[in-house]
Amino acid sequence: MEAISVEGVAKSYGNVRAVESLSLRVPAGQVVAVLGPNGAGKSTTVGMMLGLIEPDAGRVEVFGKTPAEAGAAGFVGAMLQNGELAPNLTVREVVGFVRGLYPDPMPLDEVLELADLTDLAKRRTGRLSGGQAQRVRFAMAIAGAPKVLVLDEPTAALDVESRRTFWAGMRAYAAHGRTILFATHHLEEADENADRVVVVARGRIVADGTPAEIKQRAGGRAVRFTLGGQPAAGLERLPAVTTVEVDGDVATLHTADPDTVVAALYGTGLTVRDLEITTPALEDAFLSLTAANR
Ligand SMILES: Nc1ncnc2c1ncn2[C@@H]1O[C@H](COP(=O)(O)OP(=O)(O)OP(=O)(O)O)[C@@H](O)[C@H]1O
Repeated sequence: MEAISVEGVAKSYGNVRAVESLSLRVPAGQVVAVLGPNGAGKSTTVGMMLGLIEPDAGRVEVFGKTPAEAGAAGFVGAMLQNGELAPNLTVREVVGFVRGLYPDPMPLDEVLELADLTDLAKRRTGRLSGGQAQRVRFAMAIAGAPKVLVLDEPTAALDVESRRTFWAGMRAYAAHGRTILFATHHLEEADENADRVVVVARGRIVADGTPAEIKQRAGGRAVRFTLGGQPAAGLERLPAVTTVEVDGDVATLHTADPDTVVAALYGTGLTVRDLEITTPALEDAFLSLTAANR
């Protein structure tokens, strides 16, 4: 069963085309990162999935229902970029209140535990740090035990330690077969926490695959070694080599097929020292994917 189905949605603000004919199907149980630079259209897409923004064209379904129906049925939990917390209520009261709105919520203590709020349960929300408040927003999003969780840049403004805690809670929630879609421009977060990465640029999907596939699609690999004074001439003619860079005494051969390159390299009679095969970081992959669609 498809958890989220987005078919050809588009949204413009005046003459700004925020989202252009975007389609995406998310099977139940998948954790999807929607990755893109600022202004790519991530928040607008998330808003349409939640029924908060009406698309100009196309349609969105969540477990076969409109976003509004799915929300009313308690299927969807959301964590948006902003969201006021009632400052005079305690963490337990706020999360308990939201929990009470859902037909079949999670036990309150379990919610607080997953969001790492057990020790802060009696604290008024007005007295929380930014990171702690963000954890309360996460608790509110999961309190109703929704089948689908939609998070818009959930770790914006969190420090490294708070991020780690947050993602541990998210993964624990996902482990029960729930569907999660989160928007981010943190590449490493997409890599570490998602089964699938959908790269969005200028309102369109420019790549869609596992983190490993995205990396591979964007630039292949590099075979690097130390020349030790030997000439680099002719390396560009080896099989499977696309380009060669020589920096000082280090040669870098770019390729989609490092095994063939390494075998050919040993056939040249060169002395190959400090051999290294590298995969581009997700960051490089992401930059080259979004730049290619400019
Ligand atoms: N309410 C609005 N009115 C006018 N333009 C808007 C509005 N909301 C978004 N936009 C524009 O639509 C485009 C997409 O914005 P959106 O917020 O969806 O991108 P995003 O990928 O979420 O960006 P960020 O990572 O900065 O949050 C941007 O050019 C933005 O300026």
